[in-house]
Amino acid sequence: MRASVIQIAVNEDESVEARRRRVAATVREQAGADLVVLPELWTTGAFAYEEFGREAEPLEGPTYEAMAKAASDAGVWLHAGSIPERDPDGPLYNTSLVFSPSGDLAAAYRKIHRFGFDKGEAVLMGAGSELVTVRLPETTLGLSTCYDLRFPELYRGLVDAGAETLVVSAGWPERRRSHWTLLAQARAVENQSFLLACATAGTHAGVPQAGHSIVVDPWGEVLAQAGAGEEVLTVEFDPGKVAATREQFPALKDRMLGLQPPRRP
Ligand SMILES: NC(=O)CCC(=O)C(=O)O
Repeated sequence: MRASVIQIAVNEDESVEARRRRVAATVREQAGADLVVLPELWTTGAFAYEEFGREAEPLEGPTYEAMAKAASDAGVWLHAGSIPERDPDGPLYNTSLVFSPSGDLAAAYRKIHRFGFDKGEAVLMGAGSELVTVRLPETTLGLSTCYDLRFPELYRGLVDAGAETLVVSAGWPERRRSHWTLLAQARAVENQSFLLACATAGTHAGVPQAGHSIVVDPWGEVLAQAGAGEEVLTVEFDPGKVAATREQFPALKDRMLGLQPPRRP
C-alpha cells in the first residue's frame, strides 16, 4: 500500500483560497497512491484561534468541495485533514473529512480532545464524542486529531473497533516536537498498528510548527519522517504486517480489563 503524507506550511502571507488551490493541486499529484493524508486545520492553522470563527465552513463547504474533487481526480483515498466546521445547530467543531477515490465522503470525525486547557480551541470549539474508523480495501483506518495523540485510551478504542492503521492529523508546535515523535511511536507499538501522522510546517499566529510528519510500523520502527519544511512523505507499507505482528507477539491479547481501583486503607 502506498501513502503520501502531505506536510503543508501554514503561513499568514497566503490566503485560505490560495492555499486550498495549492493543496488540491498537490493532492492531484499523488495519483497512484492508495491513501493521502493532510494535516489539522490547514486552512487557518491550529493556533490561529481568531480565524476559526471567520473561516468556519459548513461540513459541505468550500474545503469539502475542493477535496472531494481532488480525491476523485487523483483516484485516491484522501484524509483531507480537518476544517473548522460550523454546525448550524451547535458550536464549531474541529472536523476531519475522509473521501473515497470516487470523491464521496466516507467519514467525518469531530476531534474529541480539544487543546488549550481553559482557552483557545478548548473554549472555541465543541468536543466530538464518537470514535471513527474507515474501511479501505487494504486496511481499516482509525481517525484522530493532534492533541488526541496524548490519550492512549482513544487508540485502544479504535483498535477494539478494528483499526489497523492509525491516522493522526495535526498542527503540532515545534516547542514540543520531542513529545510528537515519542507519542507517535508509543501509540504504534502499544497498539501494534501502523501510524501515519501528518503535521503542519511554517509559522502561524506566532507559533512555529514542528513539521516532522512521521510514519511508524506496528513494531514501533520509524519508516519515514519529514523535516521541518513543506514535504510530501511517500511510504510503501504492507498492511498484512499488523496481523503478523499481533500473531507473533500477541501482547494485545494479554490486556487485563476491568482492574479494581486501589482499596482505601
Ligand atoms: N492542535 C493541537 O491539538 C495541539 C496539541 C499540542 O500542542 C500538544 O499536545 O502539545
